[in-house]
Amino acid sequence: MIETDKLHAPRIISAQTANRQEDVVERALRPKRLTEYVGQAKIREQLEIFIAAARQRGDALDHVLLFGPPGLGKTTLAHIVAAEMGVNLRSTSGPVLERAGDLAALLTNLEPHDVLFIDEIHRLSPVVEEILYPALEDFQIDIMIGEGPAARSVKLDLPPFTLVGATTRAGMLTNPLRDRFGIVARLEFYTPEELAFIVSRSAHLLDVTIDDAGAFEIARRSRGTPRIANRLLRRVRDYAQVKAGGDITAAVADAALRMLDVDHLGLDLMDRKLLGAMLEKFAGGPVGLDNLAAAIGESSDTIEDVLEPYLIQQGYLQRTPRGRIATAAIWEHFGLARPSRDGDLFGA
Ligand SMILES: Nc1ncnc2c1ncn2[C@@H]1O[C@H](COP(=O)(O)OP(=O)(O)OP(=O)(O)O)[C@@H](O)[C@H]1O
Ligand SMILES: [Mg+2]
Repeated sequence: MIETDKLHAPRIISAQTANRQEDVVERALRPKRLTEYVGQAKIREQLEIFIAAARQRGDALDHVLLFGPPGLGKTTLAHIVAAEMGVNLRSTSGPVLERAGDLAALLTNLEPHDVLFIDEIHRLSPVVEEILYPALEDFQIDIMIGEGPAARSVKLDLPPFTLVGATTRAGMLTNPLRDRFGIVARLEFYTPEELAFIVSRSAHLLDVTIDDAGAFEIARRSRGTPRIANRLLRRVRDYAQVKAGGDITAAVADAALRMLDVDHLGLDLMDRKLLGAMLEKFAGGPVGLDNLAAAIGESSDTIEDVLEPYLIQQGYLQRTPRGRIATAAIWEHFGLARPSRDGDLFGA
């Protein structure tokens, strides 16, 4: 059986920020320049070139779309783009921009070459998106002044600017919006080595003593995600301080992570609940997303955005036209025998 009693505690391994306090810590740990940004080599190299070229020409950088699962460094990268361009960053998000006027106010206050960062850009309302198109293309907006019969449309020129859009779901962007980004970058999960580097760097900034093996232990249990690595580091630090004299070694990290119910694959209670339900209630699948969501009492969005991407990337779960399937590795991880399925084309 899969234990489910502690499932309503806040999820330590969630890739989303937990609260404002965590926001503050994150900001302190955030790399400020491209050279400090670990991993994502391809994106880094591309941005280096495009930024250098734009600067040489004295142009604004082309619009940038960043997409990938939560906690991989999209917001961080948006700030870095502005810093490398030597311009201001104005930050907002899709759901916050309710009316066309909200966006118009932001756009008309930009200075030349500024970065406008729109987080969760897939959640822009259609009226706001309409305003954005000509702004992105021609640096112009049409706004309505006045009401009723006296209303008239006025064209305003904008300074050249760079839109950096971030989303966890590129598939939900409308085509016309996606087409207006000159630079599209997909963030990948980090390797344990890259995360170990991030953990060591954060430990240094937090004034915590950690050896390489300790950093690696935290890294490989962080679901490929810097946000989770930094969070686990802070919890392991607490454990080390109270139980082990302060220094973090592999053994201390392992003991702390066990206490936090993060298993040796880096799976937590939520992951185990999802995978456990697949095995026990659906014989390993295929099972449709909605059925799975109902079985574990989570939204299908959470499964798709937060839980599933890492499990798929690690080969624990497969997405097929008939539904989700648990792979052999997961049957093994749970110590369960996989039912034999004769003639099963979808066996994993
Ligand atoms: N490449 C990196 N190198 C070092 N630290 C990183 C890197 N990427 C992210 N981080 C760390 O992880 C934290 C989370 O990153 P960030 O907030 O940029 O993620 P995000 O992709 O914007 O997440 P969300 O989808 O939830 O908005 C940052 O505070 C930073 O400390
Ligand atoms: Mg973000």
